Amino acid sequence: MFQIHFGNADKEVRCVPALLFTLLMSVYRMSSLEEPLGLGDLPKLSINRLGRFCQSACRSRADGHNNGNYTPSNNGNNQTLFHSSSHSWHMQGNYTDSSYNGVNMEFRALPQKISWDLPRFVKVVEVGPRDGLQNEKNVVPTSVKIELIHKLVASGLSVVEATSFVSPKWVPQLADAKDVLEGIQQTPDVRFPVLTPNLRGFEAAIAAGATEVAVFASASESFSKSNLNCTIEASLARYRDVTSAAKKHGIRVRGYVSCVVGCPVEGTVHPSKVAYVAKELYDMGCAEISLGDTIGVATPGRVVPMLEAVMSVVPVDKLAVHYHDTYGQALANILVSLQMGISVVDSSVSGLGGCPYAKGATGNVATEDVVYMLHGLGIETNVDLGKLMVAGDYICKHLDRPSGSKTASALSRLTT
Ligand SMILES: CC(C)(COP(=O)([O-])OP(=O)([O-])OC[C@H]1O[C@@H](n2cnc3c(N)ncnc32)[C@H](O)[C@@H]1OP(=O)([O-])[O-])[C@@H](O)C(=O)NCCC(=O)NCCSC(=O)C[C@@](C)(O)CC(=O)[O-]
Repeated sequence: MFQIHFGNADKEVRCVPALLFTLLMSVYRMSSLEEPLGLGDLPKLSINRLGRFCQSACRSRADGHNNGNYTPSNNGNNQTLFHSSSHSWHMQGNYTDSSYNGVNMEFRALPQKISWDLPRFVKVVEVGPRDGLQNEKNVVPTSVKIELIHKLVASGLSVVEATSFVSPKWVPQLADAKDVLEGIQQTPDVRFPVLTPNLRGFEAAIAAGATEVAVFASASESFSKSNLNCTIEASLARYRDVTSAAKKHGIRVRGYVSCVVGCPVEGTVHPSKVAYVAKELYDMGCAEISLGDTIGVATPGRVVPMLEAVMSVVPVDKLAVHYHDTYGQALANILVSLQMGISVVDSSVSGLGGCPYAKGATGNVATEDVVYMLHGLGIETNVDLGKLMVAGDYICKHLDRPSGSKTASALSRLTT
C-alpha cells in the first residue's frame, strides 16, 4: 500500500518520503507521549492506524525497499534525534513502545539522509489581515479587521502584518489602512508591519503610527509590472528611498521577494534572479527578507536550489519563507526550509488569501497547520493553537466560509 522509492533521482524524490514520514512520526509521537497539544482526545483507533502506518513506513525504509542505490550519508550512524529534550525521540537500534495496542513495536534503525538540526524556536509571521484580506471580493469592515488582529495577538503571535498603504485604486480592500492601524491596540513585544510600495505609502504609514513597514519587490519582471506597474529596477529604486527614510525614523523594514519559484506570466523563475533581488533588498537595509512563492507552485525540490542561491548572498538568519498553498506543498516546503536553517515562517490564519495580481493563486499556508506541524516537531512558537483557532473561526464566520486549515477543521470536528 505504501511504497517508498529511494534512488538516484533528484533531491525532491528522495526528500518527499522522508518528509511524509517525519510528519506521520511526529503525530504518532505526540499522541503516544500525550503531548500537550489538545490531542489527547484523538480517537485511539486513528492513533493505532497511524502507528501501523508509521511502522510500515519505518520497515519499508529500513528494509532497503529503495529501488536502487540509496546509501546512508552518515556512515551507518543511524540515529534520528529531535533536538528538544522534552520531545527527544531517539531511534538507535531497537525502540519499543507498548502503547501501541499492547503490542511491542520494533522500530529499526534508519539511515539518516536529511538534517534534523531544526530550530528550537520559529517566529511565525501572521499575514492574514493583509495578504489574506487584500484578496476578498467583499471589503471586510474595519472593525472586523481590528478584532481579527486583536484575536491573533491574543493567541501569542508576535508579528501580525496589519494592512497595506498602497493605492486604493489597486487594492480597494485595504483602503482603510489608516483606520485599521490607528484602531489596533498596541501591545508590548508585538509588531504590526504594513506594506508600503513607495515613499508616499511610507509617509502615510508612519503618520498613522506604523513602527515597521514592508517593501515588496519581485523576482519576475512581468509580475513586477502587474503588481507595481514598474520594472524590478524601478521598484528597487523606490525602495531605496523608503529604506533611507526609514533609517532616519528608526523604522524597521522588511523586504519581500515575490515569485521566488514561479511567475503567473513567465513560468519558472531562476534562483539567481531571486538571489539578486534578495541581496539588493538586504544591501539597502531590509532587516529581514521574506521569500514568497506567490502562486504556490513550489515543491521542496525547487525550494532547495532557490534557498541555496539566496543563502549564498544573504545570511540565513535574515531570511523568512512565505508559501502559498495552491498545490498543497506549503508544509513540505516549510519543513525543508527549516532543515536548511530558516526560522521565520509567514502564514495566514485559516489559509486566507491570495494575490489580486496572481490569478488562480490560493491563500497562504494556514497558520493553524504551520503551528500544528511545528509543535509536532518539538519546535516552540509561543502560539496557543486553541486561541488561534478562535481567531480563525471568527474571520471564517464573518466571511461565511469554512476554514482553509486542515488542522482547524480536524480539531473542531473533534470538539463538536
Ligand atoms: C505602486 C502603485 C501605487 C503604483 O501605481 P501607479 O498607478 O503606477 O502609480 P501612480 O503614482 O500613477 O498612482 C496611481 C494613483 O494611486 C495613488 N497612490 C500612489 N501611491 C499611493 C500610496 N502608497 N497610497 C495611496 N495612494 C497612492 C496616486 O496618487 C494616484 O492617485 P490618482 O492621482 O490617480 O488619484 C500601485 O501599483 C500599487 O499600489 N500597487 C500595490 C499592489 C499590491 O498591493 N499588491 C498586493 C501586495 S504584494 C503581494 O501580495 C505579494 C506578497 C508581498 O504577499 C509576497 C508574495 O506572496 O509573494
